[in-house]
Amino acid sequence: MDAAARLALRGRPASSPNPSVGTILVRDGRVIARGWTQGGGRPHAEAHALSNLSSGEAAGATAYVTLEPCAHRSERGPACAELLAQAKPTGVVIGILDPDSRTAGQGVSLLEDAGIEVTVLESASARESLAGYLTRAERGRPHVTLKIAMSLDGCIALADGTSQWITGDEARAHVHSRRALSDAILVGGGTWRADKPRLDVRLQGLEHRSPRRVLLTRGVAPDGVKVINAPEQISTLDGVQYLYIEGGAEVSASFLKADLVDRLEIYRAPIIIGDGLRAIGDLGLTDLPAAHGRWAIAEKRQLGSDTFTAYQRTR
Ligand SMILES: NC(=O)c1ccc[n+]([C@@H]2O[C@H](COP(=O)([O-])OP(=O)(O)OC[C@H]3O[C@@H](n4cnc5c(N)ncnc54)[C@H](OP(=O)(O)O)[C@@H]3O)[C@@H](O)[C@H]2O)c1
Ligand SMILES: [Zn+2]
Repeated sequence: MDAAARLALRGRPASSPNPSVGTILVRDGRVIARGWTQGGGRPHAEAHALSNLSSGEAAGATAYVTLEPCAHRSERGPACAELLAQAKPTGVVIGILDPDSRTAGQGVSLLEDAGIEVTVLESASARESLAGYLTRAERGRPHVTLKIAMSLDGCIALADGTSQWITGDEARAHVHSRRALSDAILVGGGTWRADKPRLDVRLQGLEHRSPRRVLLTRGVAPDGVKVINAPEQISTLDGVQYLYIEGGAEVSASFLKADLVDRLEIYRAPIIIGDGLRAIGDLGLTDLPAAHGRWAIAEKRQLGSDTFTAYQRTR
């Protein structure tokens, strides 16, 4: 299931607004087919995987699917539960059930009615790979990652606002790869005016993956940029499952205060700034114990001389 969840990453964010799902079929200990949700959301992962097999080839196999196979036919394609029922693998192992009412449990029933053994894992890796889809379904808004590039002493700029560059080439390339996995990038009016950021993906071959740009401001929209006037308005960003926030300090504080951050991605450079711009503006925190236990480390790596640490919200 972990491998299927990693495979699902290939469909992100091109599958949007559909969830990016991964499927692996295994028979006699060997992978016989793999699939993931294709651009625009079709074909679905299961259909993609089965299209690599000839008729009857799935018999005796086990299909691992990160999300419950869909039970609803559409003009754009058949229901995956029906496709699997026809292909007749011995078993289907499901990462998580689909909260979409058109499937919710009905995908499982369709498979069981066809005599297929179904196992639902409630897998953490499947859940994580579907974070954007699930946050939309469960919280009615995109999944939010807040990225901060800071000095060892927690500053994102000099006192005069200079912030280019805090981190090195590897870390900045990593940021571009994270942008390429997002549907939209957001910055605040302060950063927009100070840095005139391009907010695009400048990695060879991935230029077309530049996400939509969103500005948080109490003012008006510059050309070609979507504006929201309050953090809560992210729920109105149609088709956005993954939102990537790139600061600055006031915007970070605004989203944290509104409890709208699901993942923190911190790049820390081995430099000391001293009296600079603190990474995060005032949060009005008075209860120190309450600040504990809210973030758990999800990922850690070295990028050149910088470190990258990702934290997941715990509640
Ligand atoms: N190292 C890094 O990772 C990094 C990343 C980004 C920026 N920076 C640096 O950070 C500095 C800018 O940070 P900053 O704190 O001054 O500005 P900022 O956070 O980028 O923007 C502040 C502005 O965002 C808007 N805003 C914030 N909260 C809002 C809310 N709740 N509702 C509506 N609008 C809201 C307002 O825009 P309006 O004024 O337009 O109404 C506000 O003035 C720059 O020096 C930049 O270079 C560093
Ligand atoms: Zn499907």
